Amino acid sequence: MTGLRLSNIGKSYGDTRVLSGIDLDIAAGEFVAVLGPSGCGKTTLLRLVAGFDRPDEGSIALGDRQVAGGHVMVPPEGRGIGIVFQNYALWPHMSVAENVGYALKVARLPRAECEARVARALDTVDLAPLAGRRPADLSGGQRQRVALARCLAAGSDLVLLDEPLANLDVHLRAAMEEEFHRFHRESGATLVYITHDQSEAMALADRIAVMDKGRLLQCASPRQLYREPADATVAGFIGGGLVLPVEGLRPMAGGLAMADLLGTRVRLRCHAGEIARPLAMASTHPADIQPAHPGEAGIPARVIARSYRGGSWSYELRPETDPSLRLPMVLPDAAAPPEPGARLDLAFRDLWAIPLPGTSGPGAAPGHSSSSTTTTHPTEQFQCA
Ligand SMILES: Nc1ncnc2c1ncn2[C@@H]1O[C@H](COP(=O)(O)OP(=O)(O)OP(=O)(O)O)[C@@H](O)[C@H]1O
Repeated sequence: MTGLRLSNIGKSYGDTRVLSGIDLDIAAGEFVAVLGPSGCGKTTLLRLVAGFDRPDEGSIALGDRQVAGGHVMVPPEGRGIGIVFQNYALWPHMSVAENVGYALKVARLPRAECEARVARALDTVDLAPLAGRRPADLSGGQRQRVALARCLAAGSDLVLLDEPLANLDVHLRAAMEEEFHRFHRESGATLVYITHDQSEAMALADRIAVMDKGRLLQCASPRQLYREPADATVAGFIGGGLVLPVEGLRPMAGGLAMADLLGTRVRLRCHAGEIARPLAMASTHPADIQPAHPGEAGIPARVIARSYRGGSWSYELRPETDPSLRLPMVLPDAAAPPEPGARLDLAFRDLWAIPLPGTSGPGAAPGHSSSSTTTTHPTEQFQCA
């Protein structure tokens, strides 16, 4: 199996800087999603890894073999990488089996070996009964599986997937997520999955590399991105996160800190190297905001609006100490939910002190930096399909 290492990758098109200082290590057999908004450089990164383009700076290694950087530039056909495109790129005049075996035939492998590899690949993606069909007679999901089988048959143990579900309808997308899990489990291949759909990345990947404006902001497990974002951009992007200013951050033992949030003393989680500072940013999520228990100190707020979401109520709240701010809250279904205009004391059940740039904990991209200090919802920047 082959891992992938990108070291300090930079790329410009003319005067446009598209990628800067990308460092990313993907272990053999890992499933990594590259996630970011349109235009952040995901496809450019994939093109550099595939060998369709060369980096201006840095190097790329597959396993222990350098394939790009300096004077080295191994062409795509010499990299042994499988690629699954959005549009499947299947030959319409060939059967499923012929499509899957085409590269093997061109490589002049003995016929018996070609047939055995094609049969094995079709078995893995559960398409053996459809081996004789033409692509036109397949569903979108089945075509996608033919494209996966083609990578398997070619023996690619690193497969790049470029928004492979973008052309499928919502129901099929959910079913295909399970197919990708199965493909990963059964092939053992290293998968790099490009997407701008956060829920897809969360559902599929071992780790997600979050990109923005040509930079890698953080590469970590879905849960770590959600619970311990490395900066305000990641915090606002993942899971509809909120980024709020806190004052007087003071780390204590056990990965915890104290600070003032909207005039109330609160407890936060923080990374091991956190330092005392007068101002900091904290991240939280709507599900972590709840009415305080009786007797518990809370942040006073008014209900501005509420809507029933089927099984839960969604609220918009205005803290009394900062009337310009709006806080979302989600509460379970209740017969007598708080009305607009009602006053509540709020408790934040989970808060994370966003680390200072360059000091974040494990999983942070080396050289990572951010100057974002937004206090509102930066989520709108990242519209999912
Ligand atoms: N050949 C090129 N010449 C000039 N600019 C380019 C070229 N290819 C890409 N770009 C620019 O580089 C930036 C990154 O593009 P890229 O296609 O890598 O982004 P992306 O994250 O894959 O976007 P999307 O999700 O919309 O496909 C964009 O601003 C794009 O306009």
